[in-house]
Amino acid sequence: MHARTASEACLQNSADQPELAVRQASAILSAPSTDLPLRIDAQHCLALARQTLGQGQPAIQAANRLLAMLDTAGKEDRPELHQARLDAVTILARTGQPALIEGQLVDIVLKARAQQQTALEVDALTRIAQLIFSEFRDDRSAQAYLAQAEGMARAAGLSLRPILQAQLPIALDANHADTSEHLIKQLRTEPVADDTGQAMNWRLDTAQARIDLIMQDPVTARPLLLKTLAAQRRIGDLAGVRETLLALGLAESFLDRPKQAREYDLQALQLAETARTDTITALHQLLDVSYKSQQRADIERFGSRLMALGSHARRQQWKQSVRHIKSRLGPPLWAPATVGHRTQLAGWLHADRVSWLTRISLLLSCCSLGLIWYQSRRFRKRLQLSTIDPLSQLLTRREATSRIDQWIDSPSVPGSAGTSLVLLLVDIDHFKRINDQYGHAAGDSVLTEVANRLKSCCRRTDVIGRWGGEEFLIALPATDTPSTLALASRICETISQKPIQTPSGASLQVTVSVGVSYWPFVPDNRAPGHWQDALVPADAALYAVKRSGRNGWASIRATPKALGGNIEQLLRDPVQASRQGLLSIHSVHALEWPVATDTPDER
Ligand SMILES: Nc1nc2c(ncn2[C@@H]2O[C@H](COP(=O)(O)OP(=O)(O)OP(=O)(O)O)[C@@H](O)[C@H]2O)c(=O)[nH]1
Repeated sequence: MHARTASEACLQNSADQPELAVRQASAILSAPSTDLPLRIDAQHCLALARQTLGQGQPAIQAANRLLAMLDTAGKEDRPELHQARLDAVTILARTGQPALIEGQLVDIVLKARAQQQTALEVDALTRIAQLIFSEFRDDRSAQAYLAQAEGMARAAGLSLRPILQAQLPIALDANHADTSEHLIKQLRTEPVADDTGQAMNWRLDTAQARIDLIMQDPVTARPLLLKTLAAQRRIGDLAGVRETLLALGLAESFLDRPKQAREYDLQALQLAETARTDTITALHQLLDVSYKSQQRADIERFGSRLMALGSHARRQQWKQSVRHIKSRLGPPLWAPATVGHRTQLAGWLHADRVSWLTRISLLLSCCSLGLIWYQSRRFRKRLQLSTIDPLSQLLTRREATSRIDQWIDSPSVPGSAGTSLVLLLVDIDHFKRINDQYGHAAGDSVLTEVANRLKSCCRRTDVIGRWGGEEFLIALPATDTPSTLALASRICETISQKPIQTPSGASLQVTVSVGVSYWPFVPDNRAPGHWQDALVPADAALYAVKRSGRNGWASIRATPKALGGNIEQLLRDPVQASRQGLLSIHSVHALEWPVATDTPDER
């Protein structure tokens, strides 16, 4: 076969017949007289095929070699070379190197933009979004870039398939059943190449079953998932197998079969590790079942790995990179629209057909818009005073309450709590002593810094309010237990790890205690009561941490067994209730609960 034809065939085979593609690529690469462009194509094919085969390390090596070859190729401007660079960088960025996305992928977007290669720009934006989500879980930025890519793809008449495919895991992860359903429907109608159609249909079946799980219906989901898993194993779709194993793990966990859940999750983790991609989800699920089955060794094993992945340093590194990406690409969503409109407007203004009258009325409209903007800014400032606490710059108690009420009332608002909520009460330890020893100004600066550090631990969608003097409330929309506990422990760590400097130069070691509770307090309770009822157990948990040495967290939730029981009664003797399997309590401390006659004032 002619060398060029061979390399083209090899690239085509990399998705559906990866083993054959590896053999073809190796043959081309080992032929002594092959020229550089053909070697690049073959190396490109090799990297993609190894990735499809889930061979993480060899795929990374191939991608590195490909990048080196592309650098040697220099300024050659063939579209295939851009595509090859894009694939190489995507494979490498999966190894958790935000700098690669920030540098190389953003460069490709900017270059594509300058050369008006819309397809390439859309492709690169989609991959940036996918990586930001899978490696850093910043769903907001990811969604914004996907929306931008979607707008461009629609305008240029390009296929929406890759963008919809990237949107689906984000919607599923956020438990948005309607959006996921809509995406699956769209994806089923989008045209697809015959050879990848089969794998795609099975993946959509897995997504469909995930929706059943969101709707708390593991009984329907399980058989569908088992059928899908068998099919995916048959056709060798390893990424699909990984997704389905994770969904099966969830289903088994919902069915209260932690052993089977652990088995599926472990298999998924193994595949994720070999492919060097997205181990976070598998670890989350494993930690969750470990908590359920109270396997201490597992909790430590998976918890510490998850902590390392979500460590403060790693989060900061990603946050900084996403900030750089945004500053180089312009804010997502609006960037292309603004640029497009600006050029259109400039052209329109220069056109001779625009009369002076039109220009003057345009000017007047701009002036009135400016006036409206100025007035609304003043109004916003006044409104801010009643919604933002001036010292901590967090929401006031009233505003935090009203935002959470809104979440509950309008579950369709993106990022809203809908039907479940996590509440964290955070209280500064021995704050009175700080005031007494260093003065109120020092106390105030501690409050401000603690508030800043709390903000750095949370997402923008979370509600953080100053609940009382030195007490803060954090509310998270529908969040699973492992992530919640990881957040509680991150908060304690972030506050205590660095002393706080006061204006007078004192350096204070400050700690906090955190009480965590959930609403509905009893899972699946169809009459969950008011969300503020869940503050009572959160306060009890906080109180227990204070009694047990402070600087730590405790979380408390009723189990489904407690449905219909008297919660107040349970909270009077949490130790007994937990022994009876009616309360589920997690903590870093060996908790000391008050005896029933104690009053909270002893704190
Ligand atoms: N500087 C300053 N102090 C405040 C503010 N609001 C409340 N406080 C003080 O916060 C202190 C709270 O003390 P306590 O409730 O006894 O609790 P604590 O000393 O933190 O002890 P534990 O919570 O048991 O660890 C009181 O001395 C209040 O005067 C504020 O805005 N600024």
